[in-house]
Amino acid sequence: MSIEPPADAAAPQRNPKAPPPGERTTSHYEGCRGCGDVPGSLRVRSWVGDDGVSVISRFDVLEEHQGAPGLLHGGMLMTALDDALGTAYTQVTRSAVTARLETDFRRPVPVGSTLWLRSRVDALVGRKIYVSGEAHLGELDGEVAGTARALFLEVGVEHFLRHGRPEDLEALGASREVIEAARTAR
Ligand SMILES: CCCCCCCCCC(=O)SCCNC(=O)CCNC(=O)[C@H](O)C(C)(C)COP(=O)(O)OP(=O)(O)OC[C@H]1O[C@@H](n2cnc3c(N)ncnc32)[C@H](O)[C@@H]1OP(=O)(O)O
Repeated sequence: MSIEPPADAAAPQRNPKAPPPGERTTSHYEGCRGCGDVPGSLRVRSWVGDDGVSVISRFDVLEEHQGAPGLLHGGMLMTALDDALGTAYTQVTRSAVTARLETDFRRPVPVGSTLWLRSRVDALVGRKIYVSGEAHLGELDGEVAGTARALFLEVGVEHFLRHGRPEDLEALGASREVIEAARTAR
C-alpha cells in the first residue's frame, strides 16, 4: 500500500491549541516508551519548530540502546522516529496511530551520541496524515543517520477504549461502563 501523498493533498494547518514555536511538547501518554518519563523509555524530548508545524526532537543514545557493539539498534531508531513523527502530527490533529513507517538507515549511530530529529506533516487527506522526518548526528544540521516516512490514521478515543487494557484505561480515568460500551460496539 502506498504512503505517497496525492499531489493535490491539503497543506497541514496548525491546530490552534498546539503549543507555540519553541515550546516543549508534552508526552502524548506518560507510559509511552518513546517519550514518557518511565523506566525503559527512550526519553525522546520534543519542541515545536519555528514554523509552528514541524517538531525538533532529541534522543540521547545510551548503552541500553545498543544493537551491535557500541552502536544504536535499528529498531530503537525506528521507535525514536515513530515517536518524533507521532509528535509532529499532534501539531495538526490530536489522535492518530501509525499505520505504516518506512525507515532508511544511512549511518551507524555510536552509543554516547545525540540524535536530533526533525519531523513534519507533509499532507492531510481525510483521516490520513502523511509525515516525514530525519535523524541528524550530533547537531541539528549534522550528518543524516536515518530518514523516515509514515502514514498515521486518525482514530477516535474508542480505538484506545476498545483495544487497550482495562486497567490502564481505568488508571487514566475511563469508567468500566464506558470501556465495556466501546468493546461491545465492535
Ligand atoms: C493519543 C495519541 C497517540 C500518539 C502516538 C504517537 C507515537 C506512537 C505511535 C505508535 O506507535 S501507534 C501504535 C502502532 N500502530 C498501531 O497499533 C495501529 C494498528 N493498526 C490499526 O489499528 C488499524 O490498522 C488502523 C487504525 C491503522 C487502520 O484501520 P482502519 O480500519 O481505521 O482503516 P482501514 O484499514 O480501513 O484503512 C483506511 C485507509 O488507510 C489505508 N491504509 C491503512 N493501513 C495502511 C498502510 N499500512 N499503508 C498504506 N495505507 C494504509 C487504507 O488503504 C485505507 O485507504 P482508503 O481510504 O484510500 O481505502
